[in-house]
Amino acid sequence: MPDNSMGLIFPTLILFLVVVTLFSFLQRKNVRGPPCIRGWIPWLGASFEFGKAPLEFIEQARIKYGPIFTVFAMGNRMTFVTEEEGIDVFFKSKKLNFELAIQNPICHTASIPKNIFLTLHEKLYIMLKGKLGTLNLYQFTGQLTEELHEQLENLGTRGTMDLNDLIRHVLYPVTVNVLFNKGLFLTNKRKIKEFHHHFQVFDEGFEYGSQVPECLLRNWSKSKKWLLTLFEKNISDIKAYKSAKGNSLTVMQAVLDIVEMETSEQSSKYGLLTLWASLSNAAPIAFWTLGFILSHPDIHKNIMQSISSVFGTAGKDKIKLSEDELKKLLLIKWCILEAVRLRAPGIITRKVMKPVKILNHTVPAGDLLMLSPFWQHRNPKYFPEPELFKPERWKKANLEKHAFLDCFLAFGRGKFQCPGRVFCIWWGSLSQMGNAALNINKEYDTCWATKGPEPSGEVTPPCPLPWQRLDLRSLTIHCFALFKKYAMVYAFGIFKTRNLTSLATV
Ligand code: HEM
Repeated sequence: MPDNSMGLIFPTLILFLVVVTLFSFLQRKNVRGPPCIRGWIPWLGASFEFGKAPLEFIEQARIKYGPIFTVFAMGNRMTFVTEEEGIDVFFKSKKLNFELAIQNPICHTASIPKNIFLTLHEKLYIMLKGKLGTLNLYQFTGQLTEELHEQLENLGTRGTMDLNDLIRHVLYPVTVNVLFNKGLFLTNKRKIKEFHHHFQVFDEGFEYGSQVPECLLRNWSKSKKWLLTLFEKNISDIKAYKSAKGNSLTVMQAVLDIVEMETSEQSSKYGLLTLWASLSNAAPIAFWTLGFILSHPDIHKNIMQSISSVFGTAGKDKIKLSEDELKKLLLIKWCILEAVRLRAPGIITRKVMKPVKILNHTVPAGDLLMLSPFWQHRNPKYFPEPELFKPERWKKANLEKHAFLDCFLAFGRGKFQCPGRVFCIWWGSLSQMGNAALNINKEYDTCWATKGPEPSGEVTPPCPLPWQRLDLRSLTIHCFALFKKYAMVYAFGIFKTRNLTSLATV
């Protein structure tokens, strides 16, 4: 008997080992991670190649490695998903986390401690979503219109000589006066110039600031401190401000209410973050909307016609437009959305908390999962002739119900979708004012433009504009005068203050 049992042990052991090996082999096959681009330098990995032109890098990697691949750079694993299945997982999986993905960049750029950020984030998000949502935005309309008018008056008739500057000079103060409080934006010319300078440096260096230690970014750090000091000096005024609407808090007052329940030391930092979130995307989009419309004379003409059809016979005083009239201006909204599609954020991200299966690969916990709205918007299956500016493709979207087109991801999706998206589309209407103004210049095919802001992700797309500077000064002045006249009307499509029949024929 003992001999027999000894005889069985060996084959059982061998069988056991074979099964274990087979099982682990199959398991390993199952947990096969995506192909990884590591570069050859330890820790730095593919940083240099990736950092040079991230969006071009992503596209080349997709062609070479397939729909899902990992890039190892600066000690981080970033796994990119480029197909439908990945998109679904990206926005829906409970194994992914938005807050943990952005906590480091936020903590670096605004110096907010991680624990505070995590405690406050969801509360702040819910508040912002409500404050900037469709229902509330109608309350802003009057104020936005007045602010806009005032800023245009302040600029005088000389304009800014530069389209990008013009948009900044109008958008920045209007945003600050509406979301924070009236009068917070500086009035002294020198200070305004300083504000523009520091915000621009802060915004342009944001991506570096989110990763590189601040001590290595001298100018960026200086601008950040300047902006933080501006907020520090004004926090008590922001809190004391009473809006014309009586009880309603401004967006910034509501932010402070939540932040100061936890701590009063972080107020100015949250001020800076709110400012950055509201301006950093909206201004370039306003610019590009105008740019695209200008380079498509037929679209430009249609817009002008639809505007005349709505405002053509109206009188001089403020007139509330009917729903039906507003619908006739749908083309403007389509143009804004089409510009957002073509100039969408380069990358959005989530942290992988538990291994997650996408296509035939398992993405390990700890990876950053990345998705590129910029490239998704160039998928011909969803957007035929994707590189073309075709506002009419938005006809299919149910915009009344605030539904975008399939695969339109510029504002993210799901739980933490951009809370400023409706606000942004309204802001985009601003660019339409400039467009209307330019209508007056019959020779605009040889008209002005300056180099526009590039989309995030450092790819330089083919520029849609005829970048010529012919008689820049007189054109800008001319455009500006009209821009001013149209401001009230185009801004939010609700009131009008002038007789547009006469404007249309200027
Ligand atoms: C064209 C203009 C804009 C674009 C393309 C844009 C895009 C985005 C994207 C992609 C996100 C991240 C969503 C995600 O990862 O799923 C985001 C977040 C955010 N956006 Fe926007 N945005 C725009 C305008 C605005 C405006 C005007 C505001 C404020 C008035 C704003 C406020 C925010 C805030 C506060 C967040 C962070 C949300 C959170 O922490 O959960 N955005 N935006």
